[in-house]
Amino acid sequence: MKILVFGKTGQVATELQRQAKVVALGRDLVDLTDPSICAAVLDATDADVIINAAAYTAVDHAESQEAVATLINSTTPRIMAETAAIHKIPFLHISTDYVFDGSGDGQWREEDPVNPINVYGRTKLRGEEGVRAAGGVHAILRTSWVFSAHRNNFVKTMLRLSETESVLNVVEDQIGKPTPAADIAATLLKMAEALCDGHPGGTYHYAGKPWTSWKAFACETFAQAGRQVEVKGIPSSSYLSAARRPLNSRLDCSRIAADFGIRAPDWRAGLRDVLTELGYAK
Ligand SMILES: NC(=O)C1=CN([C@@H]2O[C@H](COP(=O)(O)OP(=O)(O)OC[C@H]3O[C@@H](n4cnc5c(N)ncnc54)[C@H](OP(=O)(O)O)[C@@H]3O)[C@@H](O)[C@H]2O)C=CC1
Ligand SMILES: Cc1cn([C@H]2C[C@H](O)[C@@H](COP(=O)(O)OP(=O)(O)O[C@H]3O[C@@H](C)C(=O)[C@@H](O)[C@H]3O)O2)c(=O)[nH]c1=O
Ligand SMILES: [Mg+2]
Repeated sequence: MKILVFGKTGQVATELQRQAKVVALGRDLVDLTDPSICAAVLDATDADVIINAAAYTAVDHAESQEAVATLINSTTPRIMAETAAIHKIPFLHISTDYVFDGSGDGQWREEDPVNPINVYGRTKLRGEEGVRAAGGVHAILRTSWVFSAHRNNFVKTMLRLSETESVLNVVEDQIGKPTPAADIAATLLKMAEALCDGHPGGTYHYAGKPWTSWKAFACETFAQAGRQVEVKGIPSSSYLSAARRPLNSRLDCSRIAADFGIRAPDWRAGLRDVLTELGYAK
């Protein structure tokens, strides 16, 4: 199975390259703000399956950069999916818990009503819609709170802040499911194989267990890393940021278990691996 990946340096793209022989296209070769380049690449490829692991992921910056976030997260994935459909190549795309508004106290199922509350979430939702409308064989994997030893993520931010601060204020009223990038990559590779073997695809939720809050995620990070930091829980209203974030973004992951036999990973085990890789092993 020849796999072509858009994205090279990102968290998920890095893990895909570690786990499989893939051709990964970085920004130097393919700038996602130019959808026509992506179409040209797909016109020329001999790949059996395409995975789009690149996106505009800076949630706060997106609020003031809607045009570029729209190109990268909405327009380009649609063009990729349309071109893949023309060539009958299965297309896998990654989306986010931030397509939901975070209301209520249930876990979000794939068919639940979407209602993003920030620009990033809106651009990712448009991307999903474009991929579905393209009409080809595709899978959309919605995940959440991704972390790894690479790039920017909450775990690395907490560790960095703990170098200089002894007390950290972290929001306690937003709950969700941290997900190791390595597990997302493994899941995408399984799904890619299934799609190549005739699975019809669709939209699936995949995130770690158990659900937690950002505050408790920070506490577990420091406990595992052996760092002495006081973490104070604060309400979202006390944390000033450009973008609003959903309060309850827990994804229900039963569909992917039923259809693919893929179980939610325990993110605390993934965290141990990431901390080991970062040199924090206890
Ligand atoms: N991070 C998270 O918490 C979550 C992420 N997701 C989704 O998962 C997917 C993977 O995310 P993740 O691995 O965390 O992403 P990262 O933020 O780690 O990496 C983003 C990737 O996109 C690339 N990229 C951004 N802009 C461009 C551009 N104009 N041209 C070419 N490449 C570009 C980056 O390249 P470069 O290094 O050159 O900037 C980088 O490789 C995305 O679809 C994201 O929306 C879903 C839920 C949670
Ligand atoms: C740094 C910091 C953050 N926070 C809060 C802000 C926010 O509510 C939460 C997490 O911060 P982040 O900046 O990592 O959050 P954010 O970038 O919004 O993370 C999201 O990224 C996108 C790409 C997704 O798709 C989502 O699933 C989710 O992972 O922690 C604190 O309360 N204290 C702090 O010191
Ligand atoms: Mg972020």
